[in-house]
Amino acid sequence: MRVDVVSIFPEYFAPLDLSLIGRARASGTLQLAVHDLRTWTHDVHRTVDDTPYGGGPGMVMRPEPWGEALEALAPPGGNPPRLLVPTPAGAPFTQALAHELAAEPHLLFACGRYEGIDQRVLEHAASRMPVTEVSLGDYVLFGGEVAVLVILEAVTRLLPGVLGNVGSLDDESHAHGLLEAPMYTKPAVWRGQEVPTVLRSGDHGKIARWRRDEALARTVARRPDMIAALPPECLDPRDRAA
Ligand SMILES: COC(=O)c1ccnc(N)c1
Repeated sequence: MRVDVVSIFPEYFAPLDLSLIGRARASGTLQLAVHDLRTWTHDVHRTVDDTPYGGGPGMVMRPEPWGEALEALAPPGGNPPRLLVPTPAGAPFTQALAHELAAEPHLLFACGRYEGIDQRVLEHAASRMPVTEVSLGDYVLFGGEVAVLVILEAVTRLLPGVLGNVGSLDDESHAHGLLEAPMYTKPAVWRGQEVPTVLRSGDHGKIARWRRDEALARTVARRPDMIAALPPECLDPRDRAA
């Protein structure tokens, strides 16, 4: 997967050289390039923002540098990347979207700052490539850079060969519409608290049932919205009778 990121703070992405993402880059699974938006400015002050039409506080990112940057990184005529724009006004970023993005050959991230990017940039880009405005949740950040780090980590870990133990993707939170069950390791008793005996029984059927029940209970308690979204067949017949 090729990933291009455009930001006025390219140094924000130094952490991507670390750990699993660093290995994914070294192995060639992930080809990542970070670009400074100011590369596409031409004035002495390398200006990227200006005051908003209609008034109001703050500044808006100018369309010209963005237009040139997106054309340089997604040249007309080539296979267009998918443009991702992190913004509080975006569609929710979910594990399902992470899986969708992990299947894309080329992602292009535009990191907005200030009050955002002139909307015409996204409208013009949408005439040449798929554009997804995406939100991490109902809160506001200084810029899109942190959101790109989160999205890239969620997507990269789904790429083939990145996670050593692929099985760990199977039962994690949101993998099957539920939150994951609690996990334990040695010692069997810690500060007087014992690991649930079923987990030490060796009965894999009982263990699987216990974990599913715990996942269901957690999801009901913490994320009732996820229960409402569950297809009925996900609920065991015994649960449906309840
Ligand atoms: C500037 O970007 C944001 O403030 C942002 C991006 C993605 N998700 C959010 N909840 C906020």
